[in-house]
Amino acid sequence: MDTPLIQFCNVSKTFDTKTVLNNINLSIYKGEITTIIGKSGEGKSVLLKHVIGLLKPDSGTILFNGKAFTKHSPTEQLSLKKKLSYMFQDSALFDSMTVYENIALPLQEASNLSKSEIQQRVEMRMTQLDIVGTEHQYPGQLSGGMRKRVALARALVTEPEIILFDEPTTGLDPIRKKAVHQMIADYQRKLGFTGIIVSHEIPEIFSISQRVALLNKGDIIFQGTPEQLNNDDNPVISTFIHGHESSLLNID
Ligand SMILES: Nc1ncnc2c1ncn2[C@@H]1O[C@H](COP(=O)(O)OP(=O)(O)OP(=O)(O)O)[C@@H](O)[C@H]1O
Repeated sequence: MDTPLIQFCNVSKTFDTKTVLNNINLSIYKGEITTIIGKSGEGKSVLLKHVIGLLKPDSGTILFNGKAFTKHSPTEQLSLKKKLSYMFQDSALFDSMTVYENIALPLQEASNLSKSEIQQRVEMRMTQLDIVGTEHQYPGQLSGGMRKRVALARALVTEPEIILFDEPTTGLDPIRKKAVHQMIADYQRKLGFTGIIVSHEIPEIFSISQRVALLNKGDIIFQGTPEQLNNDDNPVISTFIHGHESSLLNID
């Protein structure tokens, strides 16, 4: 197999006395969507934050194209940073900026596009995410689901090569959930970006994931395709997967 685009090698992270990541190894391959699943509070967001450098491991290394980030030349580091985009769980929009300004910001900061080209790109994303009409509103005036879609539009607007999504559909209604999954899958087919998605949407998220990793008690206890996950006979895995399915059935 190719060298992973991103690779966690024996990464550990402890907060006070709580070990969240315990010597984990995880490979993310170029052009694939890898979904991280696991119970609440297991450390999925902590794992994503290590990819973007918001958190540093206590021990272990995270490799990009086979090399630790700091071992890349300054030009390579800058280029890697430019390729990466992320959408936080709480959306992290700027409250003092309008929806339009929030979505346009990454393009204004990182591209040489003209004002009208930026407008065109922003409008396209707003249409795809069904938020046209909110341009002049502020995040505080929107529902949680709408804020989520604004954050998604902002994460996609630069057409990045690596995108991290922390629970992109939590809080959305079922129709919009499906639409967001569909949009991520369509966009990935079109541009072939590498995605890491943290999600509780089991089993729906599997239809747009090439690989799945299950984080359990500080360890990645499974990584492989959704089919391999379904066929795995580890009782911890099947209890987790089927527990999710039955809780979905209860909700419906
Ligand atoms: N900066 C931090 N300082 C101290 N503890 C932290 C910090 N960030 C995360 N934690 C702790 O690490 C653990 C894992 O948190 P994390 O948000 O990664 O879980 P998660 O798997 O993403 O959960 P959920 O599915 O509910 O979003 C939690 O106990 C959390 O309180």
